[in-house]
Amino acid sequence: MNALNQAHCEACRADAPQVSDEELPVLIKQIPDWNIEVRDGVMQLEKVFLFKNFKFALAFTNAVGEISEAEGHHPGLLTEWGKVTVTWWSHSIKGLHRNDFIMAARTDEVASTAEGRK
Ligand SMILES: C[C@H](O)[C@H](O)[C@H]1CNC2=NC(N)=NC(=O)C2=N1
Repeated sequence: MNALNQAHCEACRADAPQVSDEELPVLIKQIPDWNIEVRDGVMQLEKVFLFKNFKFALAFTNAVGEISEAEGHHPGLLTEWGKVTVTWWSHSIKGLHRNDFIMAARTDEVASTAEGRK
């Protein structure tokens, strides 16, 4: 199976299974700096990226937006001065799908070449 950061999302079907209890630890190990949050019963992946100012934070936000549009799978993005909080979950299944781990890994790829990281 492809490494997460080389993989692509599958269509978000409402009847798709959430990541199982057995898969979760295997997948989270592949995106080590991401946190698991649960909000209103919905499990999510979240990570904060720091930048030197708002301009760099906004550029990173837009770069993540580009890969999201390309994959048809979209994050929560909170863009602040010097900081972007990225949150991935699958709205259609109100939880985590392998797509979310793929996109977290792809987000790290975008961050690895983003300008103005702190
Ligand atoms: C119609 C459209 O493709 C769907 O609503 C997509 C859009 N992007 C999405 N993004 C996320 N994170 N979860 C979804 O269920 C989802 N569904």
